[in-house]
Amino acid sequence: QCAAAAKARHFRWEVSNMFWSPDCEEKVVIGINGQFPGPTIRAKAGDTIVVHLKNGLHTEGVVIHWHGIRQIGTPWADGTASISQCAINPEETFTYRFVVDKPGTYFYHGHYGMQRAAGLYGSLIVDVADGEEEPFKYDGELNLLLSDWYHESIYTQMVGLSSNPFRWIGEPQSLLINGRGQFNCSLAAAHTPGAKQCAGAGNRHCAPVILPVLPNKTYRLRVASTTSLASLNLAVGNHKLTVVEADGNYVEPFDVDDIDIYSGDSYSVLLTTDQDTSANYWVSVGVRGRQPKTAPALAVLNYRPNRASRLPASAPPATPAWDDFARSKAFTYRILGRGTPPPPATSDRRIELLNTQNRMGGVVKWSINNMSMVLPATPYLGSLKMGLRSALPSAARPSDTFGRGYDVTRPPANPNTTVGDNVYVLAHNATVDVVLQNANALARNVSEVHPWHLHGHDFWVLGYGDGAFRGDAGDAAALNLRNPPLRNTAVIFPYGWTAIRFVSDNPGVWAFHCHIEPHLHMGMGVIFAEAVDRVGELPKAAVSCGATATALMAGAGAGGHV
Ligand SMILES: O=C1O[C@H]([C@@H](O)CO)C(O)=C1O
Repeated sequence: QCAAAAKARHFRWEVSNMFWSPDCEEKVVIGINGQFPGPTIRAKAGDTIVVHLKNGLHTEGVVIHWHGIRQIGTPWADGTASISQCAINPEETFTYRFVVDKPGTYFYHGHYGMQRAAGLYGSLIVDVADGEEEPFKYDGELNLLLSDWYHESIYTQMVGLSSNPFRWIGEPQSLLINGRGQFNCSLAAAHTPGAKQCAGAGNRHCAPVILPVLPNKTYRLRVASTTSLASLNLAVGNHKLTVVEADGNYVEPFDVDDIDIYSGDSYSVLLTTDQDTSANYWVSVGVRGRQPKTAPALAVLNYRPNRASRLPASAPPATPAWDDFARSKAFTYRILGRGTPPPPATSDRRIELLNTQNRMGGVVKWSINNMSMVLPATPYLGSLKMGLRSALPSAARPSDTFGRGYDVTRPPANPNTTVGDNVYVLAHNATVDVVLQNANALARNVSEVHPWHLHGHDFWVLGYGDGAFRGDAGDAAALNLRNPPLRNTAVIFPYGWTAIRFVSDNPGVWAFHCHIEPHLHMGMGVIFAEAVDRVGELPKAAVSCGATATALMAGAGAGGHV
């Protein structure tokens, strides 16, 4: 009966550059159908989403990744340029067709160059199938898609990242809630020394986000972060939050005053409007994990029938200290699975990935086991499926481990790196553990937060620890196999490690990378090539570039694994 109710939802989208003022300063953003952020997709679990995506950018390619959707059986629809498909050329249309199999809070975003940071993103919300129920109750819903915003174009940013001397992009100029922020003024100037009050009303792009609620109801806040760089913290003045969902999976509910949210994460939190009904309240989103040089983003929780323009009298909730990592860890460690299947008790393979900041020809890179990822002209899914080995950037397979003696507390002794394809070949239906090991960056006493996102899978987060992972004798024995959360993004804390487990049951070629946009651009990722011989016939449009195009013209089929 549920299967019968599932339906196909069709969308016609055109991506284009447009003038926009996300934080009141006019810049160019990448929008969809004239909107920024792009349109929200709303569907029911089991539905098929069909997006006919036309590239209306004048001179560059585009793709869209459906973040958190596993693409079971449709790896060519994952929307990763150079990995799962050829970028869509200007004026061309590519059709994404995939099933949203699991209810939850998701989003979509560009995955070509740094187009996500240029504003190519939107929400994707999947409701439970007809006849199913969520394991918690609520009266209404509010959706918050969080991002950060830079005044320099992504082209300037990318040139800086690949220049010698290196020019870092710095911290964002503003934080955006549903694509809206305020630069150089504050909605809460009375509580912000030196700030001038923003003109609040009107229909400007940067008008404040108003979240209308009725007293004494429970709301589900869906919160997702697609920031380029910033780790965030969200709080609602006077209100407690109950965390119930993370990355499209239910979690054991717990109450907090605020939540941390890293790029690539999504959460649902329940909020009950049980406060003084004569007031409105601030929703405040501030920076964590890096020096906060960006003012918090504010929105107004508007208790109806109060006027939306009545700004809360009190100060916005303060963001916790950016470097209070003990507090960040305490929040993250509380997230545990609820009703999700437990992981297999043992694993078949452990891949230990050390991330270091390195140098190559004077340019700063991020490397994994001393290899910095580069993306080839021919997307991996096509070249691996069609057996075109010469199209791979490197013949060398990366290592499953790094030297146990590596000192994670110091800058790398030898910071030189090489570029490689970082392709890990995974057997079908293997249980794979990955230990992400953080370390010191190039500068002394610096180790940064990195949220890692896996395509094609959810994974269990088995544990976190400080310092170097101690392997079978120590840390491996103490992992949580009982109720770990299922997620698609997991943070590694400075100088720490994070262990995840997944089953390679989804043939395809999947990116696994730091979700910080400039870090990915600097090579911070790997590729999992999973049982590629079991992938079905590739749509021609996904492989009509590079060596796969040449092979197709010579008469090869897109389905044959050589
Ligand atoms: O990748 C990065 O480079 C800079 C800094 O480490 C070097 O300038 C920074 O803050 C990053 O996150």
